[in-house]
Amino acid sequence: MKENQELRIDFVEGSVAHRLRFGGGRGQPLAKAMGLTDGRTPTMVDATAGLGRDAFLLASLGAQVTLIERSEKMHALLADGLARAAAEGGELAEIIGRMTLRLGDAKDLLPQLEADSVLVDPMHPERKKSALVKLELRQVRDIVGEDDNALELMQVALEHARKRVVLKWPVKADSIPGLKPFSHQILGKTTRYDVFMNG
Ligand SMILES: C[S@@+](CC[C@H](N)C(=O)[O-])C[C@H]1O[C@@H](n2cnc3c(N)ncnc32)[C@H](O)[C@@H]1O
Repeated sequence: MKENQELRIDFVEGSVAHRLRFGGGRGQPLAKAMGLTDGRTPTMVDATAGLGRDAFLLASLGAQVTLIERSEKMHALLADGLARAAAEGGELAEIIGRMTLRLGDAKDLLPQLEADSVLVDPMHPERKKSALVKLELRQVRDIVGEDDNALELMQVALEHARKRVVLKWPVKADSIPGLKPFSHQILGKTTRYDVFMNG
């Protein structure tokens, strides 16, 4: 993708589609963190939809996922990407059929939604080697800016998730100050999933 090219969300080709074909099933870290097992398919909210990649992965594994995005521009890009993918028909349309996109602040919408598992993936603290940050992530940052609400959003999620909240966060970053300790953690190479069990 060229530097000046507009950000476009594509579930039909590229890395997301590749992950659909060759991904690691319910054993991969995000799926495990969200509570997907061979016998169990929790309902989910992705409170920070962004490019929709995590939500798409979870829906491709059979979960019903409500995606919440507060940036109007990101929401419009997502709606466009979802519509194009749905038009392909077949398996892709089935996956998109399990995804429901909502525009708004998750802090306001979560109390109206019932879900077993809630995913929170805020914009992460800027890494020092910013030249290495992928172009796509920089483009998202240009659109949505920094997230200033991670603690508050986590607290609303913790109040309303039926079973668990998962915070996706860089392996090396400090925890969010003021947040209660997680129940367990699933570590990837660069990303970690802090899992907070409710009840
Ligand atoms: C790091 S991106 C998420 C990437 C996403 N997990 C993916 O797989 O593409 C964070 C997104 O969350 C959105 N966001 C942050 N706080 C939010 C909130 N309180 N409610 C809804 N969306 C929020 C931002 O606008 C941004 O698009």
